[in-house]
Amino acid sequence: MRHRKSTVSQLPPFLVSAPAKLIVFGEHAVVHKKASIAAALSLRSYLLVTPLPKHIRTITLKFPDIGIDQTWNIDDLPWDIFQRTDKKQFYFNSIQQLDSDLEEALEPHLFMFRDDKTKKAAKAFLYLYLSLGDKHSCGAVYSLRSTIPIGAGLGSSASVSVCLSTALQLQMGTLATPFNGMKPHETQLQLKRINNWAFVGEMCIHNFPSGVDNTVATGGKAVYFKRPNYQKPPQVKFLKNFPELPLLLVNTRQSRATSKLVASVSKLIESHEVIAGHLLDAIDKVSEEANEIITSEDFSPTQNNNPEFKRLLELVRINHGLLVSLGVSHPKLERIRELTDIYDVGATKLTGAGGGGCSFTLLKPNVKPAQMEALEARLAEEGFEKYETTLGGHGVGVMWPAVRNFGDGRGDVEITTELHLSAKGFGEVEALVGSTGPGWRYWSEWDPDVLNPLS
Ligand SMILES: Nc1ncnc2c1ncn2[C@@H]1O[C@H](COP(=O)(O)OP(=O)(O)O)[C@@H](O)[C@H]1O
Ligand SMILES: C[C@@](O)(CCOP(=O)(O)O)CC(=O)O
Repeated sequence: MRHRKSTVSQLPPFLVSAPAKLIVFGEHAVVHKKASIAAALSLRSYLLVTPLPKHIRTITLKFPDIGIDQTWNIDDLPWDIFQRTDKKQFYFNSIQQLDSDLEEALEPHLFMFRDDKTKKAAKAFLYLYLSLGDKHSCGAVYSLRSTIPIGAGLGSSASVSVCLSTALQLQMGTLATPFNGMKPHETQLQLKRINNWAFVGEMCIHNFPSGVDNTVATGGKAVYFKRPNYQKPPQVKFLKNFPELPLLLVNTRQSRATSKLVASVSKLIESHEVIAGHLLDAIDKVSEEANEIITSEDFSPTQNNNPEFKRLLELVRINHGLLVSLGVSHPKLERIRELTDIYDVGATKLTGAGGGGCSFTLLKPNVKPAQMEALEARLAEEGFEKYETTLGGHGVGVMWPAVRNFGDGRGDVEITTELHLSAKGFGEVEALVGSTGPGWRYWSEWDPDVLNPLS
């Protein structure tokens, strides 16, 4: 009897999305067990998963932002070692370090990638695909569009890692899409599993991440985050009443890689142990005090002459100075800081790994529109890019199936790989799949009252 090939996809195409983040206080120090505060941004990545008919045994990664268009035969992947009983990891495991044997087994499947950017993104995908799936996993096309600048300190890698972790766990059936009436405990457990595997993706891209970026990209809104012991889960407080801080976010357009800057700080700590230790302790104190201010009941970021807000401005300035001492600023970041001082709009610090990337300015309440306009014109003139974004939004979300009604008479439109890839620029990506439109469901925020999802 002839075997009839199935042409039916197991799952419908679906989309997942996760936000960028802004580290308000504590970058770098957080890698070295100190406190940090970070919030989700409204810039996001969108990963479309298009499952293939059962007889097509390939997976394809289309990451046009960094030029990846790569297909692998599922049956050629190193399943044997990933499935070996002494190596096998499960979706419910929380992994604190990559397995070097598994990393080595992936090498022959990554030879086509000539630079770190593409190789690490593809490695994160394969490491998660082989860990979470099995050799009978179905074929699919994974296409990614993002409105987050890459390598600019806004956590693009964490956002991608959260998308990969979520998409693969949904595909493997170990996560349910959020629904009305999902028990809070179940929601938190699912967020925890998404976050655990996103951390694995981050380790593939960053080498030594603290975990703050993926934690914010998973649960959204804002967190206080500290990891005093890498063998244990981090301390995370979810800042439910995080205020809408008035800020200016500016990109130097100077690209850099987080992994290199994190390594440079570790080197400085090795050669100036005591002094660098004091710098990190000082950053810890800054984050702790900022946390107290931000979470205090009478804090107001818009009230003129609010003494607590004045103190917060000073903490931003101090934190930047300490990061300069750690050697992670850049002349372009210093130029933005200088201009924001000249125009007297507030306090500026670098955000993320530094070495380029973005700065943010906490704006004083009494800044006049004309003052801002003059500054913004000057920044644009000097080649800097300003982002319109808001703080404290949603974490990871899903659109299942990837079908949208645009209200333009076309009825339900399926988001195909071709459509997803054809969107030009951030504006078209947002218009096509943006999280402000209909169809998205979120696992909601971390909820410390239900359980500490990271414990
Ligand atoms: N849109 C994207 N498509 C594919 N890979 C991405 C994308 N955004 C980020 N990445 C991955 O994350 C890396 C950037 O991470 P990193 O240097 O930590 O900067 P960031 O501060 O933006 O997180 C890229 O080199 C790439 O491997
Ligand atoms: C420098 C660091 O504190 C933040 C890095 O942020 P980003 O990758 O530059 O977005 C590293 C980390 O926390 O893993």
